[in-house]
Amino acid sequence: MFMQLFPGQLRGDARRYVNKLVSYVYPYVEITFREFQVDTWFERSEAFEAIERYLSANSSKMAKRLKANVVKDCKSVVLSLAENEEVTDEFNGIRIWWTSNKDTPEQRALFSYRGDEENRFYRLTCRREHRDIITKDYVKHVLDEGKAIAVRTRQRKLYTNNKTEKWSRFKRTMWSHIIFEHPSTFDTLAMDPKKKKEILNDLITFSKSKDYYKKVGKSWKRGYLLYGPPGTGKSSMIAAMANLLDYDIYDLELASVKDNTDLRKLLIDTSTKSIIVIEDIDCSLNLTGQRKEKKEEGKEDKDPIEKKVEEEEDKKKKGSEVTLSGLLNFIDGLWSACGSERLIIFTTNYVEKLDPALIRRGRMDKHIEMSYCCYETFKVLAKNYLDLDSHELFETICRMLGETQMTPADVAENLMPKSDEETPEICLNNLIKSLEDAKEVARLKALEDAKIKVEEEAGKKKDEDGEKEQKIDAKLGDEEGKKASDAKENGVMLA
Ligand SMILES: Nc1ncnc2c1ncn2[C@@H]1O[C@H](COP(=O)(O)OP(=O)(O)OP(=O)(O)O)[C@@H](O)[C@H]1O
Ligand SMILES: [Mg+2]
Repeated sequence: MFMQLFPGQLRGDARRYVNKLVSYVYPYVEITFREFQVDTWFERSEAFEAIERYLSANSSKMAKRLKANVVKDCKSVVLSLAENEEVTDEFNGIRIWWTSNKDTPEQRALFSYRGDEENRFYRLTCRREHRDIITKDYVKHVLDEGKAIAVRTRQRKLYTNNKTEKWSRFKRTMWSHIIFEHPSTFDTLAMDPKKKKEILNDLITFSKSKDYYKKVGKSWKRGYLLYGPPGTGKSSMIAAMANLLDYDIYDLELASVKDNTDLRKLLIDTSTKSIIVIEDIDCSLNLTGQRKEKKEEGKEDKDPIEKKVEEEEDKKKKGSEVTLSGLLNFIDGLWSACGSERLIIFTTNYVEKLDPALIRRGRMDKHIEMSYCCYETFKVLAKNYLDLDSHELFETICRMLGETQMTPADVAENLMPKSDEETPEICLNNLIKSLEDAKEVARLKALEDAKIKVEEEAGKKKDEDGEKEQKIDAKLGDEEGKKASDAKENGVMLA
């Protein structure tokens, strides 16, 4: 009716006067808390989240229409108000009304930069005379309570980024998540106890150093580089770190990120108290590509097969245009300072392949080598898998581990009983047998390598000798030629 009565620009004026008139007689005050605010349109409003939790916990019993938000193992349901639902609350004898709603398309265009994306809000209504107490005390009470509930009911999540093309225009679906339930802890992680203690201390100190980071002017984040052969516990360590500090994990698949801008958006959309992981960073992208190209300029005589393989690889990686500089900025550029209490972890099997800029201190502050199983590592695995602190076979195993390289993953597999009949002793013997086999394989390989080397060297020597002989022949030929021509000249002279 309003629209029909006041067409065009008159509508704005009319609305203003009607609002004024209503405010004289309307005895209530309304406060709106939007999910996304105009000035922080990337970030979900913390107040909105806190209110959502507060209302779910306190007032959802009264509401008739609810939304089920999270269902964990089909056991527990977290409820929140459905759209247009109203509930009441009481504070120091004052009655407060809460409604839940979302912007209409018309309002969205006016109030949000987020275009078509839905912007929900909670609206608080109270009587005008209670305005002060509500804005000062009640709102604070709701926000504090909401945050406390979040801490109590927090379920850690494991996120992965969606392919950029699949980001919906209507919903924020940059990251998908599941509940994080990895059982790895620092107790079950097998590694040198001294090294483990050092990492533990580093992590705990980091998590308590909010003020220190502020004092030294650094954003509150820390980079870890985990490197070592496959199966040495890099992923297990990340899970143990998340379990220790109670952080979420964002497992970032770089190949699915279109370009540097999207990488930045993903970063902004991560929460605090989180670990951002890029696994196998050396395979994720051709991050050293730009520098290599420079070095190889003018090198035209490349093997054609090698060239083709490289082209194929490049084609595969073309899905993403993220560059090394984009990634460096992601780690410690200006944008990386938004949000805090974050660990950034890279894992790789080939640390030497990485660009030095990527892993310099300040970006990757701590470099942790995960290596083959040593005796200390074995002892932790024996305790975990067989509940053994000592055994007469330990000595043999200790000696053999010194002679052979075996990953903790392989040792663990050998220690695991495969049936009820397998006693700890049988498992230890299995391990000794595997170690013997591995030693024999390594010996044969070393022999083979040595043989190849000798053959190569012999071939090289043969080539060199051949070249030498050719040179001598050529020299002799030259000298004889010269002698002949000298003799000829002499003959001519004598004649
Ligand atoms: N140090 C370790 N402590 C305890 N368990 C380990 C350790 N290393 C490996 N394992 C066992 O081996 C399995 C593989 O380990 P994990 O996935 O952590 O290796 P990784 O280093 O991440 O390997 P990749 O480089 O292939 O990703 C795990 O399930 C774990 O049970
Ligand atoms: Mg791994």
